Amino acid sequence: MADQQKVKSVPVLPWMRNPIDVSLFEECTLSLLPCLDPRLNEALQNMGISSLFPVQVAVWQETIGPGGFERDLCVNSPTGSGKTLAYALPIVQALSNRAVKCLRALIVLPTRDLALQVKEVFDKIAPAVGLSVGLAVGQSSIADEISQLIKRPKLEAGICYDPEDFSLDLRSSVDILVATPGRLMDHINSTEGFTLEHLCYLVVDETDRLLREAYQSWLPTVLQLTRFSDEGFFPCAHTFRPSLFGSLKTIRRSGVERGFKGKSYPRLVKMVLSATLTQDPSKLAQLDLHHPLLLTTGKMRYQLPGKLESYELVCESKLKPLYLVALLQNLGGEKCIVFTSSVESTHRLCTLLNFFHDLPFKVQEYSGLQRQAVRSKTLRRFREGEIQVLVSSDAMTRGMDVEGVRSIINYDMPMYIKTYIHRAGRTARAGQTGRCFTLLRKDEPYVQLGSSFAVSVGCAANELCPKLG
Ligand SMILES: Nc1ncnc2c1ncn2[C@@H]1O[C@H](COP(=O)(O)OP(=O)(O)OP(=O)(O)O)[C@@H](O)[C@H]1O
Repeated sequence: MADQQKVKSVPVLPWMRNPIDVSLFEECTLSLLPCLDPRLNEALQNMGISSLFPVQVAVWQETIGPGGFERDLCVNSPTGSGKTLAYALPIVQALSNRAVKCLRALIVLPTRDLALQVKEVFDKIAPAVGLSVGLAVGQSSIADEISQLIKRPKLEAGICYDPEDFSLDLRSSVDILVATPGRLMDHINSTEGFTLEHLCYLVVDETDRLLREAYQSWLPTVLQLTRFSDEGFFPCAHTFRPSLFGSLKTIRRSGVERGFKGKSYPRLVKMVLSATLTQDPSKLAQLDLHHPLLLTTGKMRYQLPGKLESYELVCESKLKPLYLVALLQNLGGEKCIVFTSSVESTHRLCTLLNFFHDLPFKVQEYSGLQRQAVRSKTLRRFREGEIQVLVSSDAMTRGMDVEGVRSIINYDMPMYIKTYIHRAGRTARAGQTGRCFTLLRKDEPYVQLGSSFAVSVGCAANELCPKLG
């Protein structure tokens, strides 16, 4: 495992050598945030937000503030530090004065549950300034999704319409779209009236995960469809019906200074984010970033949340289930996620735990083996507190934000540092405290931290599991 944990030595791109250090930023109360639209201020207050977190202030400065969206942003900031609002707020503010409705911001996430979570954040702020948010994740049938995303003209009975004219009148019902790559590609390939030609903002959240998997070449396709050719046309426009707003080619931000390599075409602003952002030049090259700016937290490559405590529990392999039960009992029924190494062991462990009839908490599994509808229902029940212990494969590892999760248990040691960071990051979010326990066999080494990562103290098993100690 030590070999797998070795941090690959890749040459760091020159622009990554002088990042903006987010940890030098202070929280900023909304009343002091320059240029914040009062309607958004009110929407944020309604969400219980009275100040912005450091990463949100740093991104605001580079977008709405003096930075003015001049550079593409790469944000590497710990789990739970508020990256979603860091991009959602500037995008909504920037679009708040738009005159014509068309699809201008696209947010891509790797999973449906994550996309739903991010849409909820946009739903809380975008309507305040008259913007609509759509979802393309395959939660409903494609026909339902199309009817949410594309507005069709009302046809009058008795009049014969030319199909060509009819398709010219299709327009977007949404300003902002939150999507998973698969469904996005379905709409790109086959939804009449769906166009990316007015796109101003592209967000690739959980970038390292999305770049790892090609998903039908969604990224090159999106970049291709949003790029002007020298002739001023979109290269693939012939494959799509022209839209009503086909003539409004200047909707996107334009200006010579925003062009690239001397060209003056309007530029698509990109924001890419992760708690474990890749430094791999070949991966980053896929994003075709414009004059990128790195925002990162502190000197370490990866950082755990400040108030996370990490513990290792060493026990004999055959006693692991008993240690787990004792630990869960000690946690007193508070919300907790138990991570295992595979979908099969998730199922086995959950079944085993449910054999203990007198446990004072409810246990359910959440894994990629289950149907999406089952997973979403389990997640809702976990959020609402009907289930206290979620046994999960790595389907729950990234991005999921569930209030009240105070403990994470690695029943199986994660193979990679990145996995450890994302799993542990399901707790200690938004400045809260949290604990991450890792069960280890006697001969099993703890995650190799290397110099890229910091973790707090461990403690002996019998301190946490006195019943077994
Ligand atoms: N300014 C704020 N004030 C209070 N709470 C906030 C603020 N910004 C975000 N939050 C809350 O912080 C939590 C974490 O935010 P978010 O999910 O955006 O983190 P993240 O950095 O994207 O984490 P991950 O890397 O795990 O995806 C959420 O519950 C969110 O509602």
